[in-house]
Formats: sequence, structure tokens, C-alpha cells
Amino acid sequence: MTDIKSMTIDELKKLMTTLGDKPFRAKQIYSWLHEHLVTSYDEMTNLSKSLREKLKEYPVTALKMVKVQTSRIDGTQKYLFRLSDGNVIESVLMRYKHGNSVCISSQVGCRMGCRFCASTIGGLTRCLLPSEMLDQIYRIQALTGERVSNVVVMGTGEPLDNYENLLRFIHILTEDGGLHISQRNLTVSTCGLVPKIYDLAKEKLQMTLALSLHAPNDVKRRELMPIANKYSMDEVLEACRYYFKETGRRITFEYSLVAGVNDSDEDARELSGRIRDMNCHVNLIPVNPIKERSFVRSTRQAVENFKIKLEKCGINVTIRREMGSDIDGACGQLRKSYMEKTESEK
Ligand SMILES: C[S@@+](CC[C@H](N)C(=O)[O-])C[C@H]1O[C@@H](n2cnc3c(N)ncnc32)[C@H](O)[C@@H]1O
Ligand code: SF4
Repeated sequence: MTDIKSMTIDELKKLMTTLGDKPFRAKQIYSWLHEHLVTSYDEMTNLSKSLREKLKEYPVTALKMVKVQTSRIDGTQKYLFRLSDGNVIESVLMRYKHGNSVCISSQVGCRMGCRFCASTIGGLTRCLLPSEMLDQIYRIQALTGERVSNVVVMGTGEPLDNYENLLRFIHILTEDGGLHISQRNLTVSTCGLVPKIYDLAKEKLQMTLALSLHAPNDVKRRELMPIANKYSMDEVLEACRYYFKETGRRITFEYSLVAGVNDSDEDARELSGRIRDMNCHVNLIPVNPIKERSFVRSTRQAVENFKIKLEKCGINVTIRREMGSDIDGACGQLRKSYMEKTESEK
């Protein structure tokens, strides 16, 4: 690992030894990068000039902001950032009464192919480094001057398809010496890569796992999410039960409602039957239509009905409050519309 912002303190200590400097410098560098959020060695004023010179061989990841859109309705901000290789990614800042929440991307694109998702239309370009995940939060905090207290890994990409980098990201984000965000204030959303859910459970982290379910049975799930051809719903739900057993953390099920596809009374009844024994919470999200697909969002009435049906079976349900509905709606759309525009200008 030569990416300095992705290094743990222990790795930085080893690097100091390699560079012929004192291991205690590691803590200073770590604090500059992850607490003070500086983007260059010149700002690390308590390091000697010669050490700063040596360190310049290890470039500091610093995303460049390309564009920001601000919602006039609720102050939500969508950021477009450029990575050092020219790729662009999207992150969102949501301002709630209880604090600021940032939704980050974990990959450039996604290879999972969910039918309603704008993030997957161009396929997967590459995984993000831990530093590139962290820097989305760091730059937003630095640009706004406002503290970020919650992080959700729900932007472009499948985080469990970038598993090692995700774990490193979580450790640096939540450990002492950096932003030190509580694991309880972190949510990671997955389309359901079963073996990785078992691996994650064994880490016994205190974060929330959100599972994108979106259907009450395998037939309907396969229509929406190709990953359902690989893992059955029974397998996914069993992995979620295991996650709860190992961590004590209640699972959140994400359920995007598509009119006439997965929003009927029968769908609600079938879903209830499968998850009523679980310690879980269901988040209902009316699907955000994207122009490449013909999916239509469920009516407000259908969403309410679905909620009531689940509640009657004793299931905890919320309807996700829509944030920033006046700015490029669905996840991945800002990035896509930006890329289409730059392509057409070439
Ligand atoms: C973009 S994904 C990223 C995290 C992970 N790959 C996953 O699928 O859970 C985050 C959530 O957004 C949902 N989503 C994607 N496109 C959507 C759309 N057009 N409308 C509503 N929800 C959508 C996904 O199903 C998932 O629950
Ligand atoms: S919903 Fe998640 S897993 Fe599915 S294509 Fe979009 S980003 Fe990938």
C-alpha cells in the first residue's frame, strides 16, 4: 500500500522507519490527514522540511470538486468529484435535524446490473480506494465547514464487491485519531453478496447493514436484480439472520416500490411472511424513474397501503423521506448526465 491516506497508523509507523524517521511522526501525519483534513504535505507544519520532501513520493489523495447542486427544498447537496485518474463520482450531503449525513460512492460504476439503477448503466470502471471513499466525506466537511456525523455507503457501486477497501475505510473512519465517527452512525447497503455478508458479520462491527431486497420472492427479485440468480432470497435472509446473531444489529431492508411490479397487497403479505420472524426494519422507497428504463413509481396511496399491510404483521416500517427531489434525482444520475454532456462536447 503506497496510498498514504489509505494507510493505518501501524503502516505509517513502518513507513517512517523505512524513511529513516521516528515512528511517532506517524501519528502526526495521520492526524493531519484524517482529523485536520489537509491536502498537502506543506500544510503539515510540525514535520521537518526534509521529511515533507521525502513524503512527496507518496501523493495525498484529494478529490477535486467539479460541480455541486443544492436543493432549494431542503438544502441537500449533490457533489460531483474528479479522481486523480479523471473519473468522476457522486456524493450527497443531507442535512437533518439530528446532524449531517453523507452518502458516498464505493466504486466508479457498478457491475451488478439492477434494472432500475442509473449507476450500473455504463458497467463497472473500477473500485474506489479507501482514501477515495474517505475523501468524499473529508472534502464535503471541509467545503461546508459543517461536521458530518452520519455516513451511508449507498451511492454508486456495490460496497461488498470492494470488500477489503471497504473494511479499511470503515476502520480509518471510525477509529480514534481521525473523524472518529461512531460505527453506529454508519450504514452499508448491499444488493446481497451472501458470502461477503458472512465475512462482514464475523468482523462484529456495530454498523447497520442495509439489504436491498426490493421483492417478496425469487421470481420477482430476479426480474429486478440479476444478483438474485446467484443467491436465492432464502440464502440472503439466512445471511442476514447470521449478521444479526453475530453483531446484535437489526437489519434494514431497502424496498423500492415499482408500480404494478412489487407493490400489491399480495406482495406485502408474502414479504411479511418471510421476514416477520426477523429483527428488522423496512425502508420503503418509491422508485426514482430513470430515463433509460420504463419503471413507474408507485402512487403515494400504494406506498401507504404497503406500509400498513406490513405494520399489521408487526413489522417496523418507514417511508424514506425524499431528499433533494428537485436536483438530479436517482442515485448516479448526476454523474451520468455530466458524463453524457462532456461526451457530447468532444
Ligand atoms: C445505489 S445502491 C448502492 C448500494 C448497493 N449497491 C445496493 O444496491 O444496496 C443504494 C440503494 O439505492 C437503490 N436504488 C438504486 N436505484 C434506484 C432508483 N432508481 N430508485 C430507488 N432506489 C434506487 C438501490 O436498490 C439500493 O437500495
Ligand atoms: S442498486 Fe446497487 S448493486 Fe444494484 S446496480 Fe445499483 S449500485 Fe449496483
